[in-house]
Amino acid sequence: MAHKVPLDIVSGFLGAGKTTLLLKLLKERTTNEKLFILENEYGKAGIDGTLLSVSNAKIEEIYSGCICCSLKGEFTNVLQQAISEIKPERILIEPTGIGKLSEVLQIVKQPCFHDVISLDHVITVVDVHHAHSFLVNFGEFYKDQIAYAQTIVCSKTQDVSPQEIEEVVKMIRRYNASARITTTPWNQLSIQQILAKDPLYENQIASEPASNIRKRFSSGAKQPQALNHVKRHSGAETFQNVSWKGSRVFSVSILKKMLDHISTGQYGQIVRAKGLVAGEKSWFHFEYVNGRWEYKSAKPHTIGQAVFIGQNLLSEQLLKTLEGHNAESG
Ligand SMILES: Nc1nc2c(ncn2[C@@H]2O[C@H](COP(=O)(O)OP(=O)(O)OP(=O)(O)O)[C@@H](O)[C@H]2O)c(=O)[nH]1
Repeated sequence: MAHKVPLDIVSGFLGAGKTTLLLKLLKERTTNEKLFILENEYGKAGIDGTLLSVSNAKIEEIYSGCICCSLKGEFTNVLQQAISEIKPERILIEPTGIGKLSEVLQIVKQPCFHDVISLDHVITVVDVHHAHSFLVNFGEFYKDQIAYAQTIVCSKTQDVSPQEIEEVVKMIRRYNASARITTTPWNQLSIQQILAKDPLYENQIASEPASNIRKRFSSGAKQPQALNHVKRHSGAETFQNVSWKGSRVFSVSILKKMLDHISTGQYGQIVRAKGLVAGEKSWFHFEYVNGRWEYKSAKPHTIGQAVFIGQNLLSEQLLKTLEGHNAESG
């Protein structure tokens, strides 16, 4: 029988640290396996693919929707095509932050992939800064991503107290009793340590047939009470996105002002934003997650792009600011 291609899924809510984990994986990998990376962006801008492109892997991006719902067919086609044409030795999938891990698992467990793919790592990254707020506000997606993971990697644990981390671990355990959980800051661990499989944690997601994954939802037999209330609508019904492309040059103060205004809700409830924009001296890469933001210089790109995801977005106002057409945007 032909060799099956191992496939890893790196899931996690908006801004959890999926791309950062993938970058660590690419930087520290010790094999020369030919990789195929499938990036799924909910907005129209392929920012993560641009960031990952430093590596020598083939990267494909599917944007403007979620591979677990509206883009299910496209996801299946891209995967099939990559397997037959690129012949990768490993596949890495980063679903959007608002994707349901259970749905992604269902797709890769379709009969057409039985003889060609073997599920290797099913990872969910959990950002300890926002775990409780995301659980309360976006529980439907959040609990699903936790419940179906084999390995849960907590991110951003550097500046959080051990008590707070313990609370997050307790919360994770309510929805997933058997995943291996890592809470050590990533810079103290190698990617091999983060992804090591531990026989102590017997989460069977990889070998479980797709039909069981649906059953888990409908019967609720193996899952905690809260998961029985999962509704079947997609992230696209809950979240909106605004994407921007342009050549505007941002000064540091304008960029900071915009990020501050996002934090105070001036453009609606933005949960996640990221962008690569031209600056006066160098380009900027900015990241915003639920009130916390940072920016750093980036290498020049042909065009600036940014994406904003959230609820009740004031798109027109936001786009005007990005273009510099608002009095307050300089
Ligand atoms: N301090 C710290 N920051 C982190 C860590 N992991 C990720 N970040 C930061 O969190 C922000 C979001 O990280 P990403 O890796 O882009 O998150 P993502 O899950 O890919 O986000 P989406 O694009 O929404 O899917 C970036 O500013 C990262 O630098 C971590 O372990 N520690």
